[in-house]
Amino acid sequence: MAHADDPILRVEALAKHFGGVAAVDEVSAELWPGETVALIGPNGAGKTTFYNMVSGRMTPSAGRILFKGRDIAGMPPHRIARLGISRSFQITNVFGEMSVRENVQVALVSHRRKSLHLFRVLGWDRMLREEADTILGRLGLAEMAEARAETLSYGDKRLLELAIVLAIEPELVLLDEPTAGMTPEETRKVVALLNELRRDRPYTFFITEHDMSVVFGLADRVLVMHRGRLLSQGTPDQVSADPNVRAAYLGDAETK
Ligand SMILES: Nc1ncnc2c1ncn2[C@@H]1O[C@H](COP(=O)(O)OP(=O)(O)OP(=O)(O)O)[C@@H](O)[C@H]1O
Repeated sequence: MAHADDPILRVEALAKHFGGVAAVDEVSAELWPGETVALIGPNGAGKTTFYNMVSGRMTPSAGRILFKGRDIAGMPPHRIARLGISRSFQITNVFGEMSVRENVQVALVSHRRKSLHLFRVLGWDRMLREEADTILGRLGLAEMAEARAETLSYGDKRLLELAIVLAIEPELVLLDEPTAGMTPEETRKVVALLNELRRDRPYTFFITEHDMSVVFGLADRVLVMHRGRLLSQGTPDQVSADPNVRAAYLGDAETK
């Protein structure tokens, strides 16, 4: 596929060693603006390690991670977040005591320092409230705006986490197993919502996911890792038809 833009993320020969184990072994890959890419692979393939390096939780042993051309390898998570990469779902950043709306407002205030001047001119409260309610409305949480966050169901709490991520307006959104622990109904809702969000705005999503229905429902492209290496990449149909991918998953299942 030809791309007019530069990649939003380019990983070059990325590696992470734990003692003698190469958890990630010279992986090179690219993410293009506006696409949703799923990172999959059997247990122990290196997905979490790969992801942790992109979000700054782990420092690579070697290689580069270029976000919009700038090497972010080894930067602390808060700096990476400030540059425009936001990670959701594994780190819970919901304040239980506060209302659903307040949680989104806090995210708006803390991550939109640039527009605070505008908020001040037009009236803080009203602007923040309206923005927060718009985001909550997009995620189907409008009716729960006044509820204390801790009273939400598990699925709704995760939607609130997504609302917080959207308030931050990241250019690249990392979603750790966005549907883990959800009922099939909640899973369908999240997949539909994420697809709706992408129709409104060209978000770039980089997701890890074990649920193949979610991968097929969301991903434009799939990266398959196995034993620290990039085994295959392509559309969901292409990778699921790849004999190497089938063998990797089968081999993994047989050794259990
Ligand atoms: N902190 C660590 N210290 C030592 N070894 C580690 C550490 N983190 C991961 N590993 C090893 O690196 C390899 C890749 O692990 P990783 O958690 O990245 O895989 P994964 O694809 O996310 O697996 P899963 O799907 O089971 O979560 C595994 O062999 C694991 O045991």
